[in-house]
Amino acid sequence: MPLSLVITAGEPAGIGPDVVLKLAANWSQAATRLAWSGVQASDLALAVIADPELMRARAKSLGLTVTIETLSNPESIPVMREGCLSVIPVSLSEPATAGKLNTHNADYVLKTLAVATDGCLSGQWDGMVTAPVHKGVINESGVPFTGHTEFLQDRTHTEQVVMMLATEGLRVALVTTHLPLRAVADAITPERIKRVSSVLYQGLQTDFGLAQPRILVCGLNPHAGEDGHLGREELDIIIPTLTELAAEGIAMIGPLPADTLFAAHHLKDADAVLAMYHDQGLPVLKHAGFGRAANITLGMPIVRTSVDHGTALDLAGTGLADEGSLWTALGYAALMANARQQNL
Ligand SMILES: NC(=O)C1=CN([C@@H]2O[C@H](COP(=O)(O)OP(=O)(O)OC[C@H]3O[C@@H](n4cnc5c(N)ncnc54)[C@H](O)[C@@H]3O)[C@@H](O)[C@H]2O)C=CC1
Ligand SMILES: NCC(=O)COP(=O)(O)O
Repeated sequence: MPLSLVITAGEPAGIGPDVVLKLAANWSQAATRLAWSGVQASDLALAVIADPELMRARAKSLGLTVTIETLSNPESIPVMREGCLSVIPVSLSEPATAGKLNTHNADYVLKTLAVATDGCLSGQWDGMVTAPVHKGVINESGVPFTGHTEFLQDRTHTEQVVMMLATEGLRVALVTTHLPLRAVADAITPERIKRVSSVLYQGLQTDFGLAQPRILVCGLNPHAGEDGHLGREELDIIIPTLTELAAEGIAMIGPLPADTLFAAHHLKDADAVLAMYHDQGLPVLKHAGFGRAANITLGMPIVRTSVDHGTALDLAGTGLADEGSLWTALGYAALMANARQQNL
């Protein structure tokens, strides 16, 4: 049985439709691009959840020859073929213009996510890959939205999910995700560190086959607090929590000063880094692998991966958007879905 994966095309004014179309147009590269995942390209059934007319119009403006086939039965997604894209249809509220956000299409974006999530939860599909959404325009439409990660946590009724980005040689997971910096310190609680660490540890075991993952933990403050002289979170919260976790069999290394933790000699034997907040960990990851990285949500009953980039409104419809990260996200989704099937 092929693995069946769905891609949500994301914000219709952004580069999501573009990178999905480029992936379909360049599917002849799939064997090479996906070899590292251990899944054969010929074993992948793939469909995009999007408005078929949007995909046709964007293919035309990009000059790509991709046949858009609307699926009448989304239960059975065909194996992917070059130049052909199966679409599970969701209608836009209003026609989309590349580069121009429209609050009226926010409900369309959310519907594509809901269809993908529910289809994976019901076992119809083996995993979902998300193209970027624009958080601002969804909020402006009147729907509070901080990101896919939080949306998926709610929709799958999961107590704790973990955002982890991965590229070749580096995985970075986050204790806090889309929070204003001012709120971060208050969110670094023993309970949150414990929940996130357990999900990360188990996710690396079950989805990535690492029996005893070696995880490096960043401090929150400069120099990991400098013995309490530059902040007390390390002494009062992080160290006691890591000690408790170690007693429960989740041994992690840290807290280490984040500025030197990412030096090569620390990273060479590490399976993952746990950063305390978004802009502590992700700039390093994106510096190392932007365009070849993926965003993975750990801890859910379903497989979900995503691209490492945003909506890049400046590039939508121009043909300049690179689809490299979508290949990586697809590879990770295939790898994880395959691992879960093997573990059944
Ligand atoms: N997975 C998701 O849904 C994500 C969504 N976003 C959202 O995207 C919106 C825009 O975010 P920004 O911070 O501007 O980040 P961005 O990733 O959209 O753009 C940053 C820079 O990278 C370039 N870029 C991005 N993707 C590219 C690609 N595939 N090929 C070539 N160049 C590329 C852009 O042109 C821009 O110069 C925000 O609303 C943000 O929340 C951001 C990251 C991930
Ligand atoms: N920086 C990661 C990002 O913004 C994507 O988050 P999410 O939408 O996958 O939760």
